[in-house]
Amino acid sequence: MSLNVLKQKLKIALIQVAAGGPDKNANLSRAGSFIARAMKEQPDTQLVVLPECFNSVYATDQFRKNAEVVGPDSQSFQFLSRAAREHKVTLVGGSIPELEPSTDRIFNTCLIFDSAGELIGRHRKMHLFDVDIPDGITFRESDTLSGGSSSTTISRSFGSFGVGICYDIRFPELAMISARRDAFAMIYPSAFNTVTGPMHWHLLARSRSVDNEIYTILCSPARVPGGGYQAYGHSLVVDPQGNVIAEAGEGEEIVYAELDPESIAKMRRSVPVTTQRRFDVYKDVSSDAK
Ligand SMILES: NC(=O)CCC(=O)C(=O)O
Repeated sequence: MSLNVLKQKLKIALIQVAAGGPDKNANLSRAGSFIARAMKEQPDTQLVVLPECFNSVYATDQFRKNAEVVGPDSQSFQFLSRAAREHKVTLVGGSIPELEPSTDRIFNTCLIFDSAGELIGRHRKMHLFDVDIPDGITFRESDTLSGGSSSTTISRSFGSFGVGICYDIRFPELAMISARRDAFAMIYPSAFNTVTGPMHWHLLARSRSVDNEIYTILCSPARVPGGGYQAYGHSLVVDPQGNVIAEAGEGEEIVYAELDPESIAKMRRSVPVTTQRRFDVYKDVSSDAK
């Protein structure tokens, strides 16, 4: 695995916005104003990340109602493409409910745009959030969603990054696959909650970083007290050593960070697990990985 997976220092912004209400126009407009604010406060930002389900309510009985057929005619596609183009940034567009008309299935989908507003990637959440925690939370995305079936690694001039959505972070294989494709980071638009957030949010992010000696980036919606699903907040960036280098609170906030190639190189020089793997003993975890 290369030491030079990130080609330059990279400034990023995570948009922790309260944009999961029932009015899609209002959600898009609020997200747009936060992106504009981020670009004003940190004009040399090159990568912006939005949260999971940022354009509509995160609830199993709402996904179909809000689903869009992804393409240049869809409202959220147009919004994301325009924002990326206008601000000349790579935009990891959170996630939106997507309708696949040929199968009538709904996916939880992240669209990624380049700085010219062109769609350069689409990740469909692979692992659906189906949990039943006594006295905690019961949620079954699979009641209305289907899972995607491929991992996503996006290649840019500054380097490559992997994309997963929220619950995908619990499955380390996805991060490994992208890391073995020389990704410098895993980016997860997410919406943990007030039960599993305190349990595992930081632990999972730090684990994915340390496993692979990469950056891990989680972007959550802001918490809206009294609303339905209570998002955890705490959007954060973890460095390749496993340190949290930037973190939001629970409310609306923009998290800024600068990623440094030397941080990856230093970690890999010091603790070279990326070159010490024993594939002669354990076969690679996935034929999808390098
Ligand atoms: N939206 C989600 O996938 C939530 C995942 C979550 O909270 C978890 O604990 O995992």
